[in-house]
Amino acid sequence: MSSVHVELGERSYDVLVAANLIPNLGRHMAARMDARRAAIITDENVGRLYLEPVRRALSDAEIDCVEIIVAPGEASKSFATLERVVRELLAARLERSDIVVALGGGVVGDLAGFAAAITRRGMTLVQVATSLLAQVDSSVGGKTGINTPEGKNLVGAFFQPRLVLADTGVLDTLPPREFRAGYAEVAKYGLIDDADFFAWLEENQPDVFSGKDARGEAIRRSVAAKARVVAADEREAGVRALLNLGHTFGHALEAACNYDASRIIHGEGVAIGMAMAHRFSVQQGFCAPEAAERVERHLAAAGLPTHMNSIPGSGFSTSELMDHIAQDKKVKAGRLTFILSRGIGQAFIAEDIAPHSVEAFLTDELAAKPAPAPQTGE
Ligand SMILES: NC(=O)c1ccc[n+]([C@@H]2O[C@H](COP(=O)([O-])OP(=O)(O)OC[C@H]3O[C@@H](n4cnc5c(N)ncnc54)[C@H](O)[C@@H]3O)[C@@H](O)[C@H]2O)c1
Ligand SMILES: O=C(O)C(=O)C[C@@H](O)[C@H](O)[C@H](O)COP(=O)(O)O
Ligand SMILES: [Zn+2]
Repeated sequence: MSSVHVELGERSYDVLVAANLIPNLGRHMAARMDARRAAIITDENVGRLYLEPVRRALSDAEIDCVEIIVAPGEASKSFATLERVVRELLAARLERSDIVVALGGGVVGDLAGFAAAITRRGMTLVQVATSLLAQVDSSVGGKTGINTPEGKNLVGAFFQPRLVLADTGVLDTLPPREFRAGYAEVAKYGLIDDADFFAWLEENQPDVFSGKDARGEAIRRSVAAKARVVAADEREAGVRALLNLGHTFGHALEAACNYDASRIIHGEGVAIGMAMAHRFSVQQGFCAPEAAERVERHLAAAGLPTHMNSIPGSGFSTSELMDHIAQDKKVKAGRLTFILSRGIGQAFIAEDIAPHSVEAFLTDELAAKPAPAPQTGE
């Protein structure tokens, strides 16, 4: 088992990464916190597969538990589902020191994490990440929240978990499309500041997908990268914004698609957004075209989309995308901030990007001939 430490002073915690960790969940919890009662929050898909083993693991450690099950998908990151979850935590008389176990992908992690942050002004949170995306990104770092019609993750809190478990064995049941989407966030770490990792991914991507040792290594390196950035800048006052590479465009596309999973899911938005951020960097004179082409080639080889025109039913307008971009949380004094790139592994924070240059770029991209549809296998 490997363990990555997230160093945040009194809010420090470990991220455990290995196959077959779930049977020992209760023991790992009991070793780190006063664990008497817990609420397992999960979605219907993950619950069907892993609720029973998690329940057994908690019972082995003499932790009583209740369960709260939500519908799978982005729509559960809503005020309505949040209210339901919080009310169920209260109805079950869970106390502030009791534990919320977020069992699932990023949707469950963000929703349950936010419920834990606000219920009784902060319960204890354990993330049991079951999607690739959750294992390499969303379960680590304490961003929690929900979406609103105005945009993605616009209501939330920074609230760190006390323990994160990434049981890599559960990825065997993850649908391929979800695995590909999670891979976009893995590639992101290479593109931000680790050209060697990106080159390693170019070499090893087939093995990461087929579940060989390279998969575990990709997950560990990703978690270590995220832990380093979060430890340096917990509340995104500076360098943490780099983790948003691809997200300004990606979130706008998710919102413009009304979070409809038949059109786009988060990791696909990030893939398109990262490819766009590199093309925009070329247009702005920061980046060589060869680097942007290399990014597109790698994402496409992983079966990910790289152009918004390949989103089913695309037909976006520049103005609707600009409206969503204006809601981005990196906007400061009304000015747009983008994460751009000078080359592979050389992302940087570009403040005060002129809106007209973004508009012109979006208009060009929308006029481009539709890209081939991405791989859509379930
Ligand atoms: N908080 C953060 O730092 C952070 C980081 C990245 C993304 N996010 C958020 O995470 C969300 C996306 O997360 P996601 O990609 O995990 O999506 P998700 O939570 O919707 O999970 C993807 C799908 O896979 C299913 N699933 C999950 N694990 C499974 C398993 N082991 N076996 C079978 N099915 C499984 C789920 O039921 C769901 O249908 C977005 O809302 C995004 O905004 C947050
Ligand atoms: O942890 C971070 O910081 C990230 O930006 C990670 C992103 O992958 C993630 O999608 C995050 O939820 C986006 O944050 P937001 O602040 O742009 O909503
Ligand atoms: Zn993301």
